[in-house]
Amino acid sequence: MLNTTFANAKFANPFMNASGVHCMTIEDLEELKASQAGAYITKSSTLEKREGNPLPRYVDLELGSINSMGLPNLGFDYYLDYVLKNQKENAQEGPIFFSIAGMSAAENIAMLKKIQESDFSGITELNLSCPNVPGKPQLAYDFEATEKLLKEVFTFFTKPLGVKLPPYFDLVHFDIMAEILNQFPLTYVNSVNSIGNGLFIDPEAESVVIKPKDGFGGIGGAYIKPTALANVRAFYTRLKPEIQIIGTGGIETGQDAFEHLLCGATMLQIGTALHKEGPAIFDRIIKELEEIMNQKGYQSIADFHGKLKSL
Ligand SMILES: O=C(O)c1[nH]c(=O)[nH]c(=O)c1I
Repeated sequence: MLNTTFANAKFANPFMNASGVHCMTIEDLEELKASQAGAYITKSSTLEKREGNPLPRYVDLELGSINSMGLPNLGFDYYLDYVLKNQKENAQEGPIFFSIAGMSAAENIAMLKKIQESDFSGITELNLSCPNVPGKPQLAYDFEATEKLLKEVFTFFTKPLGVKLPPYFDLVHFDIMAEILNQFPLTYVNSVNSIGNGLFIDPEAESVVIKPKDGFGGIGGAYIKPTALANVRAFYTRLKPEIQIIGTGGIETGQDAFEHLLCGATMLQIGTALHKEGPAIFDRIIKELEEIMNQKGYQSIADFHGKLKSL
């Protein structure tokens, strides 16, 4: 009922983790593999291992989350070794997603060259939207730099590649980004990353709640669903059909998932709610989405995918 075709591969369902949540270590990744998730993705890696920002750097909130992790990860080779071992041992499983987030265009190119030359046959997610490395602006908010990087990437990279984008808030920005992205043989666009540099305050302590960046951090969860849905819909209606959409942002229930699918998402990534509930969330959300589809008389996701009505 939830069978999903994405990047010319078959998945039992559209659900997966959002990069950064429950995917830092092999233990985390193995738990996701053992869960009901249809797919899973690694923590965005840099070439070298990184400690990330000082703690506390992640807080769950009533309506979502705030984080300024600072790109902590165990280094590119750790994740490449894992995905290569995994794809050898579990050939029958669907492809795994490998996320990278270089600290510079050169570092992104270096990692993508290693992936291109490796035996990795899964899907690569180029994260252009990490908001939490002090002094490093989000690449995807620089349209020229984004176009320049993608032009260089596609002079050598031939494996399935998607880009993880930050939220945009201006229709002209959707137009500009879509025009850039439509030039390239991208497999997908993943919208959205956290809304960068929000601020959550504890009025009792009269203080911020995370240590890095004077308390400024990426906002996720229910807070960002309207923005996430808008970005999914904006790119779905602007991108060439060969570029699929992954919907990320505010997915906590089957209804949230249904809304993202209606807007045009094909795969669905869960971050904040997965952090709060753990991998068991996939069992619950699959049942909730199936229940909604039964109530509406839909046999498959194709029956309503992208069919959001205007008034
Ligand atoms: O701070 C992080 O590690 C982080 N945090 C986010 O909210 N999104 C990202 O892409 C990343 I790379």
